[in-house]
Amino acid sequence: MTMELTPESRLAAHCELAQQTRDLMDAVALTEVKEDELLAVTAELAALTERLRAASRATPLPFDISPDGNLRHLGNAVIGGANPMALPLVVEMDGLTARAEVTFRPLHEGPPNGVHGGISAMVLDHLLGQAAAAAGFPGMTGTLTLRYLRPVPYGTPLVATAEHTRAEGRKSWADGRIALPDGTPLVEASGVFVMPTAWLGRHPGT
Ligand SMILES: CCCCCCCC/C=C\CCCCCCCC(=O)SCCNC(=O)CCNC(=O)[C@H](O)C(C)(C)COP(=O)(O)OP(=O)(O)OC[C@H]1O[C@@H](n2cnc3c(N)ncnc32)[C@H](O)[C@@H]1OP(=O)(O)O
Repeated sequence: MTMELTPESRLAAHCELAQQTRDLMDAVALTEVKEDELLAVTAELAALTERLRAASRATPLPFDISPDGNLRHLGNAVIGGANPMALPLVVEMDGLTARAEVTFRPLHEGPPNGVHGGISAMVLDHLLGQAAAAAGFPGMTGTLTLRYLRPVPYGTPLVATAEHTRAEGRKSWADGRIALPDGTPLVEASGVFVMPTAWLGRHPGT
């Protein structure tokens, strides 16, 4: 795991840029402006893209320790505040349950008016993995099994939860779900996480 010391003010500015980019992506997905305006905005964006490429890294921001002492991963595709692809999901531990409130956006559309199944899977993959890690059994996803019970709406606050269920050697298991606030499950997931041999001895408890 690579650790870097980057000033917090720069990281905050990077996160603001990512949030502005999310707003841009939402606007792109929904815009109805005329063709000449589409072309004009595209040209401006191309210029902005070049400005950002003037100094760039080979990989997104790595794991580091935030000022409050927690492990964070600002470059992560699900939780990373500096990654415009990320929702970003804010995961909290409630005892041994990983919990995140999530409101998907039209940008996440798969079926008409519904969230893409792969997006739900991505969120659950992360949450199950974080539950396993919080229980002391971090690993790479080996197998992820999903059951899509009901269409997942966007624009509606939902709750995603996961808990570690058992471990055996380098393998650990976790279950999770995305549900309506009243508990009605929409998607359920089970996962097997395998700690790669390269991680052995590099994480507390291994
Ligand atoms: C430096 C330390 C840093 C630690 C930081 C931790 C902080 C945590 C904080 C926050 C949590 C974040 C949470 C993130 C969540 C998202 C995670 C992802 O999206 S991960 C990306 C998608 N997954 C992959 O890309 C895997 C690719 N596959 C592999 O790398 C390997 O195949 C791997 C590691 C899964 C297994 O490789 P092998 O060589 O270690 O496996 P073998 O030795 O053959 O098997 C070991 C045991 O595991 C079972 N196993 C192997 N593969 C399996 C599979 N695919 N499914 C189920 N079981 C499997 C085998 O049957 C075996 O079991 P038997 O010991 O015999 O009982």
